[in-house]
Amino acid sequence: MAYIEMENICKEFKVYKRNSSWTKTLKSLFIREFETKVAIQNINISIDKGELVGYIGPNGAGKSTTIKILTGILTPTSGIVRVDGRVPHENRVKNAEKMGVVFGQRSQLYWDLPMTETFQLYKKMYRIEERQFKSNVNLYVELLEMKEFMNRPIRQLSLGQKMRANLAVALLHDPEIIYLDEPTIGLDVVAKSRIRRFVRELNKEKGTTVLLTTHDMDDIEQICNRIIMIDHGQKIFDGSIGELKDLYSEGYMLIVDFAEDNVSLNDSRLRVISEEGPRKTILINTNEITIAEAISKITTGNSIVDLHIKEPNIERTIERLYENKERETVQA
Ligand SMILES: Nc1ncnc2c1ncn2[C@@H]1O[C@H](COP(=O)(O)OP(=O)(O)OP(=O)(O)O)[C@@H](O)[C@H]1O
Repeated sequence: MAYIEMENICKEFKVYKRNSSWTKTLKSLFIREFETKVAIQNINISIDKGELVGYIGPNGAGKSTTIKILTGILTPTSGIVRVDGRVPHENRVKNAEKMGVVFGQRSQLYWDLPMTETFQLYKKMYRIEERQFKSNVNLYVELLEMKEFMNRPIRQLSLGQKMRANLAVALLHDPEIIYLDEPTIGLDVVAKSRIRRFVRELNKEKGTTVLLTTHDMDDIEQICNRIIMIDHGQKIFDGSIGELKDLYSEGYMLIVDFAEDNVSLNDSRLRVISEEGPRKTILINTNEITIAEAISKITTGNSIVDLHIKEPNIERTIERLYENKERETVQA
């Protein structure tokens, strides 16, 4: 049985109808009119224990709604949801014992307490045994390089240090799953990469299942093995990053520095998308021509000074997927 199972999950919200004219607004003070807002519809997701899954989509796509259903905060309007065999909204306490949550924009830490005391507080809250507590504090202080700021109150910590502290606290009780919402938002390059490395290490060491929502595609590429994508409340892709690139990328880019200007390639499969003196950027679709054949065509009869291959860019690939879906919806 999968660790997370969502079958045909829908969530609708009832919202007050806003009126354009003041007479209608006045009337609505006495008679309230509602309309239904569909946040997610017919979502089917199955995630095994230990998977590293990126859950992505544009603003308002339904990501937070899905996470709130999985954490038991929201009850779905229809459909079946189970996390580790339990219905989250019917077993909120048990569900909470098994999960950790980290929101990049919100903190679970107490402003005036240093981490030494914060850990003690969470130890009591989760009733963590002394041995497990000591071993986890030692592990996270080391992996997240927290030693230097353990005794300083939270309010004196940098954004990156606070994020590391939030992660350690969320993981103190050894949750089976961690929900990460924008865990690297606002962090510098070094801090981002430290967090990403840590999440992978955690998954490897403890087998923790990770469900990550983010708008940072580097988070996805460096942490996740699988991407689930939603748009307008519906699932539009579920697979590996490789599969996504194969299906939706424009192709590989070959950046070639020829020895001379005005080289002509005479092959429609080699699409020159930009030229700067003797440098040409050539787009190839690997369904039409292999990289090896493309290089052989380019180098035959031409002197080459340098050649780089650029892999399909994930952000552009995702943009194309959304564009395709938008077109399909308009045509339907
Ligand atoms: N409590 C609520 N009441 C009414 N509508 C809601 C409520 N919560 C979410 N929605 C609507 O449901 C849709 C999905 O929202 P959700 O917050 O799940 O999106 P999201 O993918 O997490 O977006 P973002 O990336 O901006 O955080 C949006 O149109 C939102 O306005």
